[in-house]
Amino acid sequence: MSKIKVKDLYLIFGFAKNQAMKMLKKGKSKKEIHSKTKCTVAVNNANLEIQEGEIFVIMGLSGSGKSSLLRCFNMLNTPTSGSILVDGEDITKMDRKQLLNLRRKKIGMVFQHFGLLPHKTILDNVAFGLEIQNIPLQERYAKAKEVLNLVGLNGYENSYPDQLSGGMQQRVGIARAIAADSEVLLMDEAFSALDPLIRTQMQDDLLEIQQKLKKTIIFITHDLDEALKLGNTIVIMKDGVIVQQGAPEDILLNPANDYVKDFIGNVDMSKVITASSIAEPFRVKITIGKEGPALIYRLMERLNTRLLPVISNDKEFLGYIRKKDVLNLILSKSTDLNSILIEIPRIREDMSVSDTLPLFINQNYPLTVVNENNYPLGYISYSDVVSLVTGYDEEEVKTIIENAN
Ligand SMILES: Nc1ncnc2c1ncn2[C@@H]1O[C@H](COP(=O)(O)OP(=O)(O)OP(=O)(O)O)[C@@H](O)[C@H]1O
Repeated sequence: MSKIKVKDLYLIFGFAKNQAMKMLKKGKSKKEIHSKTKCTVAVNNANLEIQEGEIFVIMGLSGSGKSSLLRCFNMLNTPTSGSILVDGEDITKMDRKQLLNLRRKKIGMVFQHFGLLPHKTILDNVAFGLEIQNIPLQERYAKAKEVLNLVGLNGYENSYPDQLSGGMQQRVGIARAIAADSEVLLMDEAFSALDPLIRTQMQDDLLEIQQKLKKTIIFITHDLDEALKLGNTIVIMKDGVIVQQGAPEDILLNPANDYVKDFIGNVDMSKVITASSIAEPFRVKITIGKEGPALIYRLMERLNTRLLPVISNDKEFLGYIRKKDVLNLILSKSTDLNSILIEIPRIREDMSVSDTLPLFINQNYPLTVVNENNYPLGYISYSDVVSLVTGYDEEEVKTIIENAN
């Protein structure tokens, strides 16, 4: 279910917004518009749908408009035109009071530099969002303690922010947003100020908290590894424009342009891409009893495949047959396809990979991709994997493999 829907959203900074908008609609660039009108186009025609309970990551180079867009989601920036529906309600049309309510209750923000109140204790910092909602003291302390527990900070209730490390302070920032029961969390480079080890830990913690709470999180980061680890959806921005949006794997496998390619240039594909995403679906499943070995062999030749799944008459999956076994059958003048059927347990051990697992490149060709019920989804070839990981094309990979043998 979609939590937030952004339609035709523009955000222009500066006075001559109308003139800037006209130029934009005529296709003028951000640079041209700036030099003529002194206006900055920060968000240029954004259309997005953010699903309830997902982590939605926004990436892009510095100045590409990430923060500007994020700050539209709680109306800290007022869009120049377009709409933002949160649970179906257009927040760009809300009055001051409604907006205050929105920020207090529905949409919380976690800042890069924590934004804690230095003179308040950790407990009071976390309870602050509840204090401004006029929740009675006991109730807000009880809630704050519960959330501090959740982020692993029990025992620090009476400390002050400067007594805590950066990672701990950011936990307080997250706890504060969670305590207010915000359904949506906006996180602007929330982990960027932390050193790498703490940062990784915080990412793990956020995923763990998210498993329990299922908030809708919009997360800005410069860091691709962070985006891939956290994001259910990733959007990539350039000059205010969303150049690509999709699941991490979509973006890695089909980058929309060179800008996106540059972003993903250094990723270790084998760590990120799951087997099912590159599996080629079986085009044909054969039914045992219907075709003889010669026919099947010709079919495998035509399909250029070394493995075929076999199903029974009532469509139950039985196992696989290999091309070389079919050939042996023909040579021995037998037609007993059952004798060469490789059943699921062997496939599972020798030749299959779970659809959710990242790839391993040291597997035998071809690798069958199975779902949790061992049902074959498709197959991947060793050369496909190597080609993906190394960036060489298929022919080059074949040569490399042949030379290596
Ligand atoms: N309040 C403002 N007034 C005028 N221009 C602004 C304002 N805020 C941002 N901009 C401009 O809008 C554009 C987008 O900036 P924004 O901060 O959203 O980018 P960003 O992708 O978040 O960058 P960073 O990663 O450096 O935070 C930039 O050209 C920036 O200079």
